[in-house]
Amino acid sequence: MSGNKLENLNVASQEPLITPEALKQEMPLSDKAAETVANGRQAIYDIMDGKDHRLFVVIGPCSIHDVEAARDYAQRLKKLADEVSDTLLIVMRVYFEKPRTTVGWKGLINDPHLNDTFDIEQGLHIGRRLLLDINELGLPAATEALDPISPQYLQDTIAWSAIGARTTESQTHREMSSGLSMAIGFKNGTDGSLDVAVNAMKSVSHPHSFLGIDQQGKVAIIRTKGNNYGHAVLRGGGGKPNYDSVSVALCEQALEKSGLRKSIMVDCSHANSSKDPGLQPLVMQDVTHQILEGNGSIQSLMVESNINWGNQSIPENLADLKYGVSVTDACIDWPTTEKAIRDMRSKLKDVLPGRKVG
Ligand SMILES: O=C[C@H](O)[C@H](O)COP(=O)(O)O
Ligand SMILES: C=C(OP(=O)(O)O)C(=O)O
Repeated sequence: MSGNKLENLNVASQEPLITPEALKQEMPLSDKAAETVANGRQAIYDIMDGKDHRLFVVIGPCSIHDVEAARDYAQRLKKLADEVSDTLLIVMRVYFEKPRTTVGWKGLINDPHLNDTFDIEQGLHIGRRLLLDINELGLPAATEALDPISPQYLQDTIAWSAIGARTTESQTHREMSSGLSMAIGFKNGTDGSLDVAVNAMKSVSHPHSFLGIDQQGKVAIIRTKGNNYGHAVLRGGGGKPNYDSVSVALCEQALEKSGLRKSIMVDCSHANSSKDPGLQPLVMQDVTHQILEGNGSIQSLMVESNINWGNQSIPENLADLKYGVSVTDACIDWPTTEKAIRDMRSKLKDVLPGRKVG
């Protein structure tokens, strides 16, 4: 039996894609955008190293499906970011890759037309254009690194990355993170287990060698140096939240026991709010209170916010999509976002400069 009868039996087709180098030549980073990325990354490093007293807040839509609405959101967020910048470093959630529990729309890169045509080439172009525009505004961007190849196309535009609850335990994602050029947050598992995030942080601080692609799209051995800016993200799980002071203290103990950086992000959404957006501001208030009471390990937050409240299913007729409403997890709306961020800033602005972290 010849070899070609034994492989690719479940593969329908394969199409070559633009190389990372060619995409970047078509859409280079401007000086202004590059400065936003570099400054955003450095500010996050400084916060994690205790050299910058602020908290960083990764905030924005659960996923981007409409780039015009995302630009509208980014402009609003930039104004708010400037207003609160003495206390909070605002980084926009620009999530293009969605990990699904089973199946569902997997994000703008995978299916930019939201109609199962999976025009990934177009998705990469649309995604990179939006990231360039957001950075041009002077607003740093955050994303989830889900696909192990896409960072070669987009990584130069990103100031902070997440590894999601469904992939924190994956060796592929740990290897990739060890070579990424920014701080990386590792979510606890969907069952609430913290061990997977702690083990991920241990793993990524080491060098790894693995299969990947280079800028010319050739298969390559990627040899990394290790990433010392991994941190834990508490997102709740197993039906329970874990943003409360006892869960945070248990996380601190686990990090300390493993000799890891005591830097925690609280994800106010997902299982910390039972996916009820109305609970996110309450989590923000609770975290603020913990910091006022002397917590020194919570250095960042994640919030799922959009122009309008809630979420919607992707309709058959895309003209029926409601403007500025998430097509994945439900989000808080813009007025609620402004209020929650301003409240947090006003409560913390005189406290953070004298805060002891670590
Ligand atoms: O953040 C988004 C979702 O929680 C994640 O992608 C899982 O979504 P699903 O359970 O609807 O597939
Ligand atoms: C998918 C996400 O979160 P989690 O991995 O915590 O479910 C997300 O932040 O979009």
